Amino acid sequence: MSQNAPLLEMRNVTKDFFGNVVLKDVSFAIERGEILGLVGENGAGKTTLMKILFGMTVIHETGGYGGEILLEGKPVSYKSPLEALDDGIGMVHQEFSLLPGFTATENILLNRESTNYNFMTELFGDRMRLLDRAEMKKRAELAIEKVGVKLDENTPVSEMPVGHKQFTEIARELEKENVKLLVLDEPTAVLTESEAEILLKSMRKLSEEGIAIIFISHRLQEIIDITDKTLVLRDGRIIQEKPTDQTDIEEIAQAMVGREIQAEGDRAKVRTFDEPHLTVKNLWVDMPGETVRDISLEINKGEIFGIGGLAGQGKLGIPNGIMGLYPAGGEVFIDGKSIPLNNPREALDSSMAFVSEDRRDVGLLLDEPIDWNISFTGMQMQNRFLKPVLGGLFRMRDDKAIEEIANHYIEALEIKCMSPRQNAKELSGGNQQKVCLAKAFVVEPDILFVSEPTRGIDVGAKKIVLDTLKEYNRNKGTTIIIISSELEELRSISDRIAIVDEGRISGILPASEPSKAFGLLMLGKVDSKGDKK
Ligand SMILES: Nc1ncnc2c1ncn2[C@@H]1O[C@H](COP(=O)(O)OP(=O)(O)OP(=O)(O)O)[C@@H](O)[C@H]1O
Repeated sequence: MSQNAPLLEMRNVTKDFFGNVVLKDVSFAIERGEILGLVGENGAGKTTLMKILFGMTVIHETGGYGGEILLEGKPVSYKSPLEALDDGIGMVHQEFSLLPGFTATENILLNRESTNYNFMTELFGDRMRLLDRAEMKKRAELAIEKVGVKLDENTPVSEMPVGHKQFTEIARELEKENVKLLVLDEPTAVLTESEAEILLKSMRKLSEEGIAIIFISHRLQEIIDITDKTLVLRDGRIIQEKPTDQTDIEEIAQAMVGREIQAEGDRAKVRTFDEPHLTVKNLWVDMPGETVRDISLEINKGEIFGIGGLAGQGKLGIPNGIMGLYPAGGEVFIDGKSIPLNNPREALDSSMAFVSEDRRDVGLLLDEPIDWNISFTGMQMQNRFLKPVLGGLFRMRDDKAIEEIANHYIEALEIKCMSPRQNAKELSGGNQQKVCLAKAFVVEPDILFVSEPTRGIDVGAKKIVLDTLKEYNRNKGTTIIIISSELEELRSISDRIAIVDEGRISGILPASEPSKAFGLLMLGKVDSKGDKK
């Protein structure tokens, strides 16, 4: 170990997946206590670079990598993430790796539980040691405190809102002894702005304690606010490496996509509507971590209706309940006609579609190709992409039509892939999200629910997605209900926005109202008429 050497150095790292080169000659270093912002478009290679650092199986199974990694001046090449952990490198992945039935404490201390000595140990060895619950509780509390968040360590992960799962993952990494470097892959993508602020604060504290952090985020303001150095990857190459105080959002965004990006947030003109389309009365939904208690709403034909609120307050439960994915009660009407709840098929038959926030479990057939993912619901629900054979006696899959529709959306949404036949699981996170949107667009629903549509999507693609939704609404008259943690995103596209607080609507305002008015509603400080509670 050399004291003068950087904490971590990656030299000339190169990686290809079966001939498709995704990283070329990537070199950078990070010092103790430094926060490095790693940014790039969806599919630029950020996650792959981190997987190489960690020695993840997928890297070894796909032919390994080129280049060199040095930790404190010593060459390392981890065969598995466990070896990286032993060397004090922790990682919080984009997709959660918590055990749902276990509490926060159990997840944080998994495989590192405190045990008590007892006489059975003497006879039968270490396997007879008992868990020291009190000590475990103390350690978990301490780790949660380090993250700087209020979290009940006894709550099972399955009952937590998504933001709390994220905090639990981070606490788990911090509990490990000798953490020197923490890799956070889009940790704030699932958090609201105020929750993200808590996380950023604790990152600052960790860096002051000497822990280095590699921070991957598509929220460029966060990169500016928190990092010491910014590294921009484009198509697997480093395009820009600068101290963060010598760059700005525009320069980073341009370096990422290689062209000028228009400023975000050119607010849509707020329109008014008077034709009720979707009516929700006294809806309750039993979704873990997202309790919806009593929601009543009237959404108009052709409107873009935003739903916001802090994590766990119920905003995500609304579409999940209406679409029949979780037990629900109350009443839902489309054009005055009652729609049965707890029945996903009926929901789809009523011309509603849903792009879930949970793209891996609900949104995609991961082992199937892109074209099949995009066309499958249309084929199953609407007999599309089928052609008659034997004079109409049978219908067969129309592969040409499937390829055409897939190519159309690959182009329109700029889905980065090798071909429409590539499996969904091989796409980067943001590109998987775009496939989910394409899949919903194909069925041309009357009412489209989109939940966190730009989660994990880069700045350029974010604009494409929001513009596509807006255009779709304008051209087809589709009523769109968008649920998002990002208030500015809601304000840039919606006509009206409802804020959910403790499972109820705390107010509905035109999107043109100032952010502060929505902020107060989120905190439950005012009612819908603007009066203080
Ligand atoms: N197992 C795999 N097999 C084939 N190609 C892969 C595999 N994993 C990743 N890729 C490809 O490598 C490229 C880089 O993906 P990566 O996930 O590193 O991007 P990213 O920068 O992290 O994107 P995002 O911001 O969307 O998460 C993508 O083109 C992706 O399709």
